[in-house]
Amino acid sequence: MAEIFDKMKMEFVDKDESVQVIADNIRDTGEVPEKYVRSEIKADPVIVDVEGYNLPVIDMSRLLNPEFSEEETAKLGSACEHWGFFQLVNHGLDGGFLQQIKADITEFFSLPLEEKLAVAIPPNGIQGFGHHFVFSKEQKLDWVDMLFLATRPVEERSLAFWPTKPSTFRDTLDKYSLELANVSAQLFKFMANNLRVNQEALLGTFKGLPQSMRINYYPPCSQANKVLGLSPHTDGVGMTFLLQVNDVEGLQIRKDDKWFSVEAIPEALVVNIGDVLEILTNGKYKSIEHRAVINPVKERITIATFLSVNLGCMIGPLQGLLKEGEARYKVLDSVEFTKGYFAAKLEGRSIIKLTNHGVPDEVSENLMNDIAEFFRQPLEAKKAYSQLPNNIEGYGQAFVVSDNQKLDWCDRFFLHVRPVESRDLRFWPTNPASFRHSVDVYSSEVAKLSCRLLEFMAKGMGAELASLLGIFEVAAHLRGGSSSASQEDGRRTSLSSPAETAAGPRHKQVAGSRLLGQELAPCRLGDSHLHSSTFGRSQAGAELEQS
Ligand SMILES: O=C(O)CCC(=O)C(=O)O
Ligand SMILES: [Fe+2]
Repeated sequence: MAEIFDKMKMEFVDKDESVQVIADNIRDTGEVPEKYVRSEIKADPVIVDVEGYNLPVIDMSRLLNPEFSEEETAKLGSACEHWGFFQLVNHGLDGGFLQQIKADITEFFSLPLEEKLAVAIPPNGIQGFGHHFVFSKEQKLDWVDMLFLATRPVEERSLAFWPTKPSTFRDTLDKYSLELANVSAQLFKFMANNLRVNQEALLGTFKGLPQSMRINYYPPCSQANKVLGLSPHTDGVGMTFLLQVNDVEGLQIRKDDKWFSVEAIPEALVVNIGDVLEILTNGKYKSIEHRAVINPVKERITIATFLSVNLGCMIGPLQGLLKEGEARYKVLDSVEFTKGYFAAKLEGRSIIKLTNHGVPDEVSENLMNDIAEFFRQPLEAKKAYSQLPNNIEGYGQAFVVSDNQKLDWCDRFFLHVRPVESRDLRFWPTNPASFRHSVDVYSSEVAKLSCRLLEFMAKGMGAELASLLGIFEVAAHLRGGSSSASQEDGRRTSLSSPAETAAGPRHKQVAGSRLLGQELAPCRLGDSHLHSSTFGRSQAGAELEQS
């Protein structure tokens, strides 16, 4: 494991800055430095203790007991498929020993900063104590101090980064590392049984059980709702074991587009599937996005133990699992894979924030104003555009298919906007008077933008532009062709190249102007695509014609 890090030269900025020290300094004022303030967290809904949202609990003693093993293995498989996370209990780690490791780690973080800096991350290094994953002064930072160590194979440890204070630290960590290697080897066997693949095939990728640990210290913050302990990310490894050192909760996982808080069960290990296992299982097991939030008054400490791939191994879907469908992931060399993961640092998954995208502010603002005005009208006026039976378009509660269903706290308005021929004007409000025009203009701007983005994506993936456009039938959409395929239909296709999203990541800020600065021919659009616009030629249409 250490070897792989040596191959990755990485320079972190401000790596000696300690969040713990900042937290102490701002205790009275509560003024969080701007680079730690995260505006995005407010917008994210969180589920806490809602019925039906219980992280599965897997009992290792039942897995090992022939009488219950089959049943518990099925439960394990289901947890890996549907949650990507589970709580592991009766894992065999002795309660007294867990107390010891928790005490040692807590003691290390309570040392004065100078003493912790004895094991600081060196220039160009990745192991040690400090601020990890900081690549630029402009970057938003996580509210956490970390100690990162390669722990297995044993002969590759860099002991220089292993604290000697408290004096028991090294021995305790060594023992913990061995215990978890054993637990992971056992779990792999049960996973292989569940997947019906050869155990050797699965274990081969993790030969020698390469392992590293990230010990996270999250200081309390009175402005806890403004900071994030750990940005949304997936783990670029096989599997992760999280031990919550104190009973302060903070781990959240993304489920059904909401953040779900994970309970801190004393002595349980929270296990999650990493990107590598998702790829090996061809997507059957899920690597789920997660993040850590901060407690306003209490510190939180966790040890994440990562089980990584064996160096020199290729990462791709296991042959035994390809019978049912095609490979959904590319095969990658493990060094390239890990490099890609670290280089992309801890960022959210699959979401790209596009700035400088070229959609004029005025166009978005007009649309938002018109929509707000529409919703402000009395119910009777809005009902003139209500959904009709068996029709998804119009105003109303969307996606209600049964009387017993839990409902979203939201009224919706759904319209087919492209191809232009698919528009059903019965559902297009005439009040406010500019509504239809605003939707039309915005829709053509977004169509133009999607077309350009697909070009860049095709280039990035080395895919044929025509085949990519074909999947989304972009040409038809933009020309106003007769296809009824909607963009939603094409959303999940194998061309999304999950291997790349898994290895790399996630939630990047991309400036549209940067993309456009590359040498790519502008999107070729049909001549007459907006001539047939229901509302006559829009301004955007005129612009498109010139391109
Ligand atoms: O500390 C936590 O709750 C999460 C840690 C984690 O996700 C990680 O270290 O990768
Ligand atoms: Fe993680």
